[in-house]
Formats: sequence, structure tokens, C-alpha cells
Amino acid sequence: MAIKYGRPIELREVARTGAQATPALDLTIRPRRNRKAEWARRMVRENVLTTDDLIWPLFLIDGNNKREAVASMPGVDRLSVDQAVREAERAQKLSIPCIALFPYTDPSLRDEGGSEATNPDNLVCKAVRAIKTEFPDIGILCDVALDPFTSHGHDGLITDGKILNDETVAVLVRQALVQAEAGCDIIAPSDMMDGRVGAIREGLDRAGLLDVQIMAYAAKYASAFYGPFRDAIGSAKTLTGDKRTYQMDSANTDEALREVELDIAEGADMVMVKPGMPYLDVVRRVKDRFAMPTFAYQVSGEYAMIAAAANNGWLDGERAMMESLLAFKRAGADGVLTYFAPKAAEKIRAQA
Ligand SMILES: NCC(=O)CCC(=O)O
Ligand SMILES: [Mg+2]
Repeated sequence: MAIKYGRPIELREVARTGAQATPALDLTIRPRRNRKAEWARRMVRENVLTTDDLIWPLFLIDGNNKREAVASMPGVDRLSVDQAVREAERAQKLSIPCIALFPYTDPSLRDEGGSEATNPDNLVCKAVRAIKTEFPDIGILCDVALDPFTSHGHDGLITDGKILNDETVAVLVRQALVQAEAGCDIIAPSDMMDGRVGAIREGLDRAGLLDVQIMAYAAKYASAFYGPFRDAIGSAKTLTGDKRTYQMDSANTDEALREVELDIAEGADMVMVKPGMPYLDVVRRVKDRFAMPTFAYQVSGEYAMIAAAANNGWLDGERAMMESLLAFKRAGADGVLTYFAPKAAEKIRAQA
């Protein structure tokens, strides 16, 4: 007799006539037993998101007592330094271990060479010092790349339309040094130039900054999902062309492994895959191959999609947020940079 799903096919017509009349299936194994109640589901749960998994990116702007909404990221503001200090306090109260800082640089300070990046008194350095003075126990991560500082919106120096690798790396080392000297704990090169992790490590070590960690944006893809971030830091309108000669082609994953391997060899303490949700396969491959602390960046476009759908009533925003963050844990990530960090932390605490 043909058997499908443990039930004689001949009986299927009979089964449809009504629940009462349905004979019990002859199933020894019923996976639903382990899902029968919340306590039972908790017992077999394989992955858990905690506040320790969250890194919260903040946007900075000049001024005092200022908060400016980012239109394409509902619920996210650009913050003056004093307000960023308040958010650092909020992060600490929520047990978020680390925040990341991104500046909206005044257009008058942007130039071809991104010189403001190496100013020891730029917005990022000021914010690092102010936050560390009040809350020395919260981790601070600073991005290393020139895009918030260049008039053309690229992450590196350009000559004749070409991004110059080695010349850019020299500037990035100086940028990393001013940030580390201001008190930044984790330097996070996001520029995708070749050799920058090694050069930055050497620069930090020479300056005696041996404890400053490096989280390499090791596999960063040229992605459409960065759109709202460029709005937030003010490079959306100025960016000329695209970043495909330095950021990765979204078709590739072997290449991601080679990039990660290089950054580890050059001294990265932690590696990152970016964007997040569309690249969970890459997160899994990187974690399995290298067994390094591996992070994912749930980028602005991922945030915007969920936030916009929730605001339209098309999604349960909180559930979509938590599900999207848990997906990173399932893929093997040790943590997530996410604009949802404070909301997610509040939710995690409410559940505890
Ligand atoms: N270097 C940091 C980013 O590029 C963030 C991108 C995003 O959130 O879209
Ligand atoms: Mg690389």
C-alpha cells in the first residue's frame, strides 16, 4: 500500500469528511510535541538574543542640545555631542556593551582629501572624549573611512576618477590614530582598501596603543541597502558614481573568505560581514571557516524596510525586529550592529 506522511493514501478522502471521524495517524515521531507550550519551546530553543549581542550605531551632528530626524530612518536622529552622551548613558543602562559613532560632517568641512578625518578635534573625537569622560565603561567603536569627510562621498582619495589604495591607507592610519588617541576602544576600518588592517595595526602598536582592538569590515559588499545611511551622514547627494572598485560584488562568497583571511592575518581581532540579512550565508561561512568573533551589520536599508512597513501597519514591527536579529545568531554571528539596538534591548529586558 502506498504510504505518504505516515498515512495510507486510501484514507485521505475519509479524513476530509470531518475532524471527529479522523483516525489518529500512526506517527511515532511528532515534532510538534516540543512546541506545545511556551515553557516547552524555551527548553529546546537553540539560539538566544541577549543585550550583549548588540552594538548601537549613533549619528553625530554639530551643535548643542540638538536632535535632527533622519527622514529615511524613522526613529533615528542625528545627535549633538551632549545628546550622544545621553544615549551612551541609555545604552549603558540597557546593558548594550558598545556604541558606534558616525558623523554628519558640515559640508564646509568636506574636501577632496577628507582632511577633517584626521583632525583630532573633529566631531567623532569630541564625542568619544565626552562619552568616555562620563561613561568610561561603555565600549566605543569608530569607523575608519573617508566618506563622511570627502566632498565626493567616496571612502578614499581619488585621482582621475580612480580610488587610490595605498595613498588612502596612509590617511586611514592617521584617522585611526586620532580616534584611538581620543579614547576609542575599537577601530573599525570600513573602507575596503587592501592592506589597511595591517597598516592600522602597525600604526597603533607604534603609538603604544596596544589594547585598541580592530574590527574589520572584512566582507563589505557594494549594496543598495546603504541608501538611508548616506542620507544620515549627508553623502547621498554628493556621491559620484558607485563603490564597486573597492566594495565587494554581491555575487561572491569565496571572495569574502579570502578577504576575511587577509584581515585576520593582518591583525583583525574581530571580523564583520555587511550588509546583514541579505548576506547571512556569508556570515555562516565566515564563522565556520575561521571561528573568529564574527559580527554582522544590519544596515540602514534593512532597518528602513522594517521600520517603514511597521509604520504603515504592514508588519508587526517589534516581532519583525526580533526575528531579524535572531537570524544573525542562527547564522553564527557573535553580535549585530543595529539601529534597533535600544528598542531590542528594551524588549529583551521586558521579557527577562
Ligand atoms: N561604514 C558604515 C556604513 O556604511 C553603514 C551603512 C548603513 O548602515 O547603511
Ligand atoms: Mg580587504
